[in-house]
Amino acid sequence: KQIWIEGNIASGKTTCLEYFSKTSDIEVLTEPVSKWRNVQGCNPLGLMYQDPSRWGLTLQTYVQLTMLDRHVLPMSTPVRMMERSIYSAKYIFAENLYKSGKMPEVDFAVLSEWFEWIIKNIAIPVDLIVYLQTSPQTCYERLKQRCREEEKVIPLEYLESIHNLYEDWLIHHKSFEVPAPVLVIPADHDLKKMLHQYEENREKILMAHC
Ligand SMILES: Nc1ncnc2c1ncn2[C@@H]1O[C@H](COP(=O)(O)OP(=O)(O)O)[C@@H](O)[C@H]1O
Ligand SMILES: Nc1ccn([C@H]2C[C@H](O)[C@@H](COP(=O)(O)O)O2)c(=O)n1
Repeated sequence: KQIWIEGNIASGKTTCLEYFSKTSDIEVLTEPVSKWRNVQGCNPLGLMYQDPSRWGLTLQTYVQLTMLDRHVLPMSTPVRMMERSIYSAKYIFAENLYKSGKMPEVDFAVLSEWFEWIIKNIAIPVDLIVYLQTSPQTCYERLKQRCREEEKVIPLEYLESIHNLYEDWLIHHKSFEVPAPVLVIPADHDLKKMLHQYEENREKILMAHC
């Protein structure tokens, strides 16, 4: 079973995965953010936030590669939980850069052709998408608390745009293909309540049907 954990920036995806990583026979793959912050001594994540028009394609090309690398890793356990996917990289983050006028049309066209080629030619299995549904305000507060250097420039409006794209994709089914059933978990709650909800949904998640 392959399960993707999707949600806005700082919605609690890593915290959720940490919780499930304590269960035996589950492999947890977090997003390769450390690579996005340091590829051969360069920091495409930081560059993208400083100048999205110049560096958006650079970051998103690298995100696409590193997510694909995760997707094609052979499974070592019966269940794999993975933070985000090559799909949300394209449908949410690249889309947001393009729609907000920060990614030039030619960059978006090249990235899109790569993406289409990948999903047509390489199997990317998924059984369930778990969507941690938060308000942008909650993410904004958690983002500030986490205090990642590159993200200090993120305004609330950015999180609102990402939120709207997620909602259109996974809740309203208004934008792009959804490649698996979606389990929505309200995620504005404190940690104790979140862990309780994860426990309540454990079977649904690990059996990967909802
Ligand atoms: N339910 C929660 N209530 C309050 N803070 C939380 C909660 N879940 C996570 N956090 C904190 O919010 C920040 C972002 O969480 P994280 O799991 O890293 O999010 P993501 O992986 O989605 O970006 C971290 O500092 C984390 O400790
Ligand atoms: N395709 C992507 C994926 C992620 N990001 C950014 C957003 C955050 O600043 C960071 C990590 O995300 P988190 O795990 O904290 O939700 O990477 C991006 O720009 N493009």
